[in-house]
Amino acid sequence: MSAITVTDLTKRYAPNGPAAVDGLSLTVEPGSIFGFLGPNGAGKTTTIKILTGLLSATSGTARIDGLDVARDRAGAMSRLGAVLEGSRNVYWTLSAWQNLVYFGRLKGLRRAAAGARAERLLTEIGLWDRRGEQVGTFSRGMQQQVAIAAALIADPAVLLLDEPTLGLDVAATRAVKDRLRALARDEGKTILLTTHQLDVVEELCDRVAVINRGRAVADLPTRELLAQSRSRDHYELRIDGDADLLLPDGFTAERGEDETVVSGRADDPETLYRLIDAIRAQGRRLHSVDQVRPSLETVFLTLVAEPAHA
Ligand SMILES: Nc1ncnc2c1ncn2[C@@H]1O[C@H](COP(=O)(O)OP(=O)(O)OP(=O)(O)O)[C@@H](O)[C@H]1O
Repeated sequence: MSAITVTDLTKRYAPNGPAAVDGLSLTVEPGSIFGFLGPNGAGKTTTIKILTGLLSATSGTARIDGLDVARDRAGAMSRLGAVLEGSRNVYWTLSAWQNLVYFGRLKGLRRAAAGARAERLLTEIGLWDRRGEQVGTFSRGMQQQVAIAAALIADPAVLLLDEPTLGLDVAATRAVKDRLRALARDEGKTILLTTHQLDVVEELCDRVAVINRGRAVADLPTRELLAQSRSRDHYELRIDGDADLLLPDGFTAERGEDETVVSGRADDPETLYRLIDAIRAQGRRLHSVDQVRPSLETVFLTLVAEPAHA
C-alpha cells in the first residue's frame, strides 16, 4: 500500500474560480523521500493543506497510509506529521521540551509517553542539553529541527515538509538534509517535501513530481529529472570588456564594467564553437568557458514548456 495517495484531486478556492489543484494524482511509496516541485503558485501548498486536513478538496481523494483524509481525518492525522512553511509550527516562548510535550499531548500521548519520546527526539537532534531554553532564542536551523521533532512526536509514518531548508545557512541546511535522510533510511519514514533547491532534490529525493497550474507535468525518479537537466547543456562564457556580439538563440549577455558574461543553452556543441569563433574574430579575450548546472527554476520552465514529459 502507498503511504500517500492523491487521486484526481481538485481544489477551487471560489466555486467558479480557477482550479489551484486540477485533477492531480500522485502516489508515494513507504520509506521514500518524494520531492513535490513546481514554480510559485503551482498548487503545492494547497495540496499539502488538503493532505493535512487544513483545507477540504473540491473533488477527488487524498489518503495517508490508506486512510481518506476527508472521511477519517483523525485516523489519517494520527499517521501524519507536518511542518508547514510560513506558519508557526512551534511556540517560541516555550522551551524545546515544553513544545514537544505540548504537541505530544495534543496528539493524544500520555505525559510519560510524550516525555520519553521528547527525550529521544531532542537527543537525536543534539538539543537535549538545551531542552529548557526558549525556542525563540535558538538559531533558525535549531528551530527547524525542533519543528521537525514536534511533527515526529507521535511517531507518524508520514512526514510532510513545506520548504524545510528555506532561509537556513549552509551548515543548518546540511543538518536538516542529514536528519531527513536518516529518518527515511533508518526509521522507514515516508517524507514528502517541497523545495526550490536543486541540491535538496538531488541529495534527498528518490522520486519527484513537478506540478504547474495544479497539474502534474512530470512524475519520475530523481535521476531522470537530473539527467534531463544535465542533457540540456548550459554554458557561461566570460569575455574581457564590454562585448557586443550577435548571440545565438537561447543566449543572453550581461555586461559588467570589466567583463561580459554570456550564458545560455547549447544543445549542439557547434553552437558553442561558433560563439567562441565570433568572440575571437572580434579580437576579444575569453576569460573562461564553463558548463553550468541550470537552477531548478530553469528545469521547471523547460518541463512546463514541454508537457511531453508528463
Ligand atoms: N486562500 C486562497 N484563496 C484563493 N486563492 C488561493 C489561496 N491560496 C492559494 N491560492 C491560489 O492557488 C494557487 C496555488 O497556490 P499554492 O500556494 O498552492 O502554490 P504553491 O505551489 O505552494 O506556490 P509557492 O511555491 O509560491 O508556495 C495560486 O494561484 C494561488 O494564488
